[in-house]
This record gives sequence, C-alpha cells and structure tokens, in this order.
Amino acid sequence: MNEMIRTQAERAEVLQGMGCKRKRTEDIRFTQGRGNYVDDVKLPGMLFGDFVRSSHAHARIKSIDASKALALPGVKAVLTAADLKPLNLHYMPTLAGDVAAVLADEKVLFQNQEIAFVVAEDRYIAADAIELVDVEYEALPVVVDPFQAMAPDAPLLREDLKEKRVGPHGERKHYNHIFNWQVGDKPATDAVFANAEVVTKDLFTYHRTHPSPLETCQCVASMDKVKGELTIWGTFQAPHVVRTVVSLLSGIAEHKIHVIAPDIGGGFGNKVGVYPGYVCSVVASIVLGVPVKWVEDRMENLSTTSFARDYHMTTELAATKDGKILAMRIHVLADHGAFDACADPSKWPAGFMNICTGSYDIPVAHLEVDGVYTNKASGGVAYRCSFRVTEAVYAIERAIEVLAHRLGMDSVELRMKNFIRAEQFPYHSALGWEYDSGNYHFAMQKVMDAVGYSALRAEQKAIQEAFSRGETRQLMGVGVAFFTEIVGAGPSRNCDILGVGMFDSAEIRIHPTGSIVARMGTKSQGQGHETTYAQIIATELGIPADDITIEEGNTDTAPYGLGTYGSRSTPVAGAATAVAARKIRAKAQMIAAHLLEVSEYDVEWDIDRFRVKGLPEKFKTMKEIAWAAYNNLPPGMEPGLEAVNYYDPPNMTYPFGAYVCVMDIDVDTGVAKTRRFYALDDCGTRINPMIIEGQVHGGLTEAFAVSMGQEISYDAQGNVMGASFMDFFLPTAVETPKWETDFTVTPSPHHPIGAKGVGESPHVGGVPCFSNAVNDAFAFLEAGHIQMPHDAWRLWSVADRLGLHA
Ligand code: PCD
Ligand SMILES: [Cu+]
Repeated sequence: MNEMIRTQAERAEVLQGMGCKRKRTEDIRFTQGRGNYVDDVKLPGMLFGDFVRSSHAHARIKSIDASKALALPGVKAVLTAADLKPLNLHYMPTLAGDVAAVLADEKVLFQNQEIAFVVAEDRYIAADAIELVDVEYEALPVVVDPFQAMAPDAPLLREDLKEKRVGPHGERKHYNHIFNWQVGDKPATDAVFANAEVVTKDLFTYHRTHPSPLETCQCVASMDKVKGELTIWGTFQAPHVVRTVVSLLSGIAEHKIHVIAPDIGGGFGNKVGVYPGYVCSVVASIVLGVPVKWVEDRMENLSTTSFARDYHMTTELAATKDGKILAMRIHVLADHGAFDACADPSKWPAGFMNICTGSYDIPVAHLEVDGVYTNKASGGVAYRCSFRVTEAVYAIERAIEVLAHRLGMDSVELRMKNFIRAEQFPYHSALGWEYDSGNYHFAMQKVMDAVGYSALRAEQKAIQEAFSRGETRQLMGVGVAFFTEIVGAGPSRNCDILGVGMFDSAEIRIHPTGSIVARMGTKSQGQGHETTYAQIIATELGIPADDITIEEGNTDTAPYGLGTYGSRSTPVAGAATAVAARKIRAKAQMIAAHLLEVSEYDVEWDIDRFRVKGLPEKFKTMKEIAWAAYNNLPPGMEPGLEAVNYYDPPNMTYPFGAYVCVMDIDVDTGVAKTRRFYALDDCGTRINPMIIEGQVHGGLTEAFAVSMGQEISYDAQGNVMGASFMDFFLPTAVETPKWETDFTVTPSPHHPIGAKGVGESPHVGGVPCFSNAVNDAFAFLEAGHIQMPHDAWRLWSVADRLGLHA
C-alpha cells in the first residue's frame, strides 16, 4: 500500500504495539505440541538420575549400603554425601546466606530429603535401584510446630550451625533460630497502642502451600571433557544466576558454562532456587563423562522443592472509635523448614513483608520477624509473589475486616477513611517504602458501583435474618480486599542476589531488511514474553511486532539478567527494552536526517518513521533507515543498528487493585460456592490487555486454590501429608469460579513506559478476598478469625463449633 495515504491509526494498527490484544506468538508451537521442554532434550549416551529419599523427618544416618543397587545391571553410580564431601559439594550455599545439604550428611532433617543419587541407563532402572539402597536410621525427636522450635528443650536440628551465634542476618537467639528482623519505630508504635481507644490483635496464619506447576523441576547436565565446557538445560526462572552459582560452586570458569532454559511449563517461583538435583546431575556428568538427566516426579515436587508461605502473623491495629487507624504492629513467626533457602534479595530476610501497612496511611508501625528451623522441606519463596507480599496483604486485609467488625463499621467505609489519598503520592510509608503512584479511592468506588455493593449488603442482612429464624441453612459472605503490590526488584542500591545487583537487560538488533532479534535477561515460563516484549519494541521503533523475534533463556546469547519472578520482568527488563529501543531510535534519527538532507533537529518521529517537520510527505520509514544503517550512513558514523541496556530501576512499581467476592456457604455441608468474583487491577500502562486478563484469571485461580483448599501439612512425626494430587487440592475448570475483570490505569511515573507488573497481583489480592468472604459470612455469629484453607470439612467444623448443627 502507498505509504503516503495510510492514516496514522492504520499504520499504528499494523505494528501490533502496546495496548493491542495481540495473540500469543508462542502459542503457535505450544498448541501444536511443538514446545521444547527440558524433558525433550535427549542426548546420545544420556543417563538418568534419581534420588534415594529419607523416610524419616529427623534421624541420624547410621549407614548407607548401595552394594545391591550397584549390582543391578544398568546402574552406573550411586553418589552419597561421602562422595561429595572431598569436592566440598555436600552442602551448597542458599540465596538466603545459609547452606543446604545437597545429599544428607550424617543426618536427615525432613521427610523425602535427598540421601543418595542413583545414576542408571534409564529412569526405570534408576527407580528400581533406589529401592535397593539400604539406609539405616536412628530416629530423632521431631520439631513440626514452629511455636515449639525455640523451646529450651527443643531438639537441636542444625548440628552444623550449633556453635554459630550470629547468622547472615544478625544474632541467633536459639540453636533453632535463624534470624530476627525488625523494621519501624517500636517505642512510638508501642506508645500509640498503650493509649489507643480500640485495639485488635489476631493470629493470622498463612499456611504452607506449593505452586505445583504442570512441569516439575528438571535438568540435563552435559560435561564435555575435551572442551572443558559444561552445558545445563534446566527449568530455570533465572538462568544467568544459575550459571554464576554453578561457576562459584564448581570452579569452572563462567564462560565455559552454558545454561539454557528452554520452554518452561509454568514456574510460579518454584523454579528460582538451586536444588540438589541440579548439583548431583552436574557432578554425575563430570564423573561419568556423559550427559545426565534428572526429572522430579509430582511427589518429589510437592514435598521437597520450594514450598510457599508458612507465616504465623500476630497482627495488631490501633484505631480511634470512629475508625482512624493510628498504628500497626506485627510479629511474624516464619517457619523456614530445615534450611533457610528463601530466594529473597540478600538484605531482605522476610522479603518485602514491610509492605504490610498496605494501602493505608498508617502513621507509625513496627514489624518483627523471627525465622526458625523445623523438620520440614526448605524453600519459602514461591507462588505468585516471591517476596512475602501475599502474606503482608493477607495480614492487613484480615485486620481491616476484624477492626471494622469491632467498630460496627462497614469495612469499605473503613478502607475509604484510611486509604492513602491520590495527592499523597509519592507516599512514604511508615515502614520505609516510597509508593510511586496510586488512585485507591477511585478504584474502590468503581468496584463498589460495578457490583452494587449496598444492595449486596442489604441482601446479606436479609439472609442473616432468615438464617436466624431458621428459614435457610445458607450464609452469604461479601469479601472485600484492596491490595498494593510492590514489584520490580529492584534498585541495586538495596536489592542483590549473591552480590549481583538486581538490574535487568535487553539487547535489540535490527537487521538490514528491518526485522529484529531482541534478547532479555528474563525468562518466560508461560507469561507470554515473546509476544509482549515485541509489542514494546514495535511501538518504540515502528517495526511490526510480527517482524520481531524475542529470545530468552540462553546465557550464551542473552545479556546478563536476574530472571523472572516477583513480577519483575515488566518493571525491569520491560524498561530496559524501552530504553534500548530509544537508543536505537536516537541513532535512527541521525540517519533519517542524513537521508532527508536536513538537520537532525528538523525531523520528528511519527509512528513508524521520521518525517521532516512541517513536511509530512518527506519521510523515511524505519525499514528504510535500517537498510541505510548498513550502507548509507552520515560520515563517520559506525554501521549497524543495535543497542543494549542494563536497567537499574530507580524504585519499585506499586500495582494495586480492588476485589470483591460474593460467596454462599451451606452450613450443613461446609460447601462454599463463589457466586461472583470481581477483580479490578491497576498495573499502569497495559502492554497486552488479553495477556493481562489471562494473568489475572490464572492468579485468581491459584488464589482460589490456596484459600479454599491447598495445604502441605505435616503430622506430629513430620510425615508430609499433602504430597500428591490425591491430598493436595488442584482446582479444575469444574470448581473454579467465573472471573469478572476490570481495570484503571495509573502509570508508574518512573518507568519509561509507565508499566507496572501484574502477574502476581491477582494472587496477592485474591487470597485475602476469598478468606474475607468466608470470614464475613460467619462474622455476624461472632466466629472470630477463621484460618485458611477454607475447605468444606473445615467450614463444616466452624459451623459445628458455633453450634449450628444442634
Ligand atoms: N502492565 C503490564 C504488565 C504486564 N504485562 C504482561 O503480563 C505478563 C506478566 O508480567 P509481569 O507482571 O511483569 O510478570 P513477569 O515477571 O513476566 O512474570 C512473573 C510472574 O508471572 C506470573 N504469571 C505466570 N503465568 C504463567 N503462564 N506461568 C507462570 O509460571 C507464571 N508465574 C507467575 C509468577 S509467580 Mo513468582 O515466580 O512466585 O515470584 S512472579 C510471577 C507479561 O507477559 C507482561 O508482558 C502487560 O501486558 N502489561
Ligand atoms: Cu510480590
């Protein structure tokens, strides 16, 4: 078509840039079964590794006898701690500054802990062989309840740390204590509580769960002894970090290590950490000189790699009688399991838990977190908010409901009264954050209007009266939640992983014909990065998204980045993408001016071209400029058209949202039915509204799963109870409610395109919203706080406790 006669709108539409509901390019291969996952990597001579795991939660290992296993045809090796010790690899450093056992050394600390790594010709032989390894145990007393971990006579768990009085985050109070972390002004907070008119205090437990992605954790390690090079394919959310860790652990130079994260079948934080399976595969490949594959099964995934939450939050609010919140105080007991393997930025032992004042203007606050060891698997980062924001929002949003009930006030009214007002941004919170932007009152009101809030409350009142008269056995709950997320870790002045600042990167290269390849330091696990980064570039550079290839996950080609978790890809690598594109555009402007024979200052950008100011018919398109970059440049300019940017964000971004859930609960069966769920999200500038909607659906579904049923629990002996899908609730389309989504747009003032993250948000807001709905249904019966998960059996038990079955 003639370039002259197309309108600007027509030209913009062709680009499929930001704001377009562009279909996901990666789905072309996914829907045809053409994805390339770790398990698709099949190399000549490849062996398979599998773990012998502990049947005990706490026991001394008296002996390991692998002779029968080694005698089984097809078994090539059995690694134990004794083999790793000379290499100093029986323990590995964790991101939290602790060490974790790779293979149990002398004692086991949780059920299913890795004891020996059997390497065999195939998976079946390996599975048979692990049954033949005899481990002799001497059982030790078990610590399951974190509240008992620091008792004076509690069993000593970490013998390796017995003498260590000071950990990476300061002094340890007890041999099972990990750290004490405090933020805020304690004396000022205590003083307000001492004189407050109304005070609430509750223990809110955010139970232990697991994200259980469709694809479990896995890797293939291949050591080429001739070249001295190690290649690792793995389900890595942060491939560059894995390369650095492997280099530090193994002593192999970083440029001789190739880490490749191919397609990933969901990550949800489960694939951030470094696990014994990776280390053992690498060691086995080095020892045996052939590639070794390790693939977790579902039980191993649920019971050993990176659980989430397990926070016990004693939460207090101080307020006036008319509902002005004056102070907040929280003590958290954090159950970290056997090793402190949280993947928070180094200086943040409890992640960003100090966002717990939420969306409210609370003048003073104090947060204290104690981490303890127990006989459970380690982890504690994952599940759609790696950095403890779900926990923080759960605490404040439950506390708001409790306070409203105490004051006899509607909880939305209480929120409205205490929200940070639009004109207060940038807002400095009592616990040290600078919220970049927000418009909370507007968002809350929009949702109230959309759901017909006052009519819902009137209906609820009528149902409560009918219930009291014995005319119905149904309770109605209206759950409200308002959240502020904090994503985009992060400014390297306070966020690093293993000392590497948490910047991220993008490299964009334009070929002579005007098509593009771009690479980022992040790694999609299903979020659709191949689609959305291309949209940012399309808008910034005026080249159709269809002409842009996005690559991630290969450390040989991608610039160094810290990976994808904590909804950081958009705030950090998305910003890097825009900045790199703008560098290219600046060069393109000079080339355009040269081609048009005018000064650089006499041309202006117009969607997909530079045109001469005042003469729109004189222009050069980006495609023409790209060609010229390789043959017709201004004198002295270097050829080519590419740029790289490493973006160190000046601040986090603060997405927010207002959610409402309407629920009916049958007191005789405990069955809860979600009648309506309305979610308004504000993630600033929206890159792809369709992908955002998908992210919200996914995050809400996981919020439903966590709040209404999922749990990894342990019995008194430390047996893990939720280690299969027989016991662990995974909702299907049948149980999952229907979602209604909405949005407002409050761009981030410091992000180059104004975008904030969104992937975690629906989970952060969704869990308290469901839990508030359940609690709201029972509140008029003075039920007190009801702990999650809210499955039918537990809700039936609540009704029973309240005497409703009499
Ligand atoms: N404004 C805006 C924002 C955003 N977006 C889009 O959306 C998505 C997301 O983003 P973000 O938010 O930034 O995020 P990222 O970084 O990318 O990612 C991460 C997240 O993501 C989510 N989501 C998802 N999806 C899927 N499919 N899969 C998965 O796995 C997952 N995971 C989850 C999680 S959990 Mo963590 O790790 O726990 O921390 S964190 C997380 C992408 O695609 C993007 O582009 C748009 O469009 N716009
Ligand atoms: Cu988060």
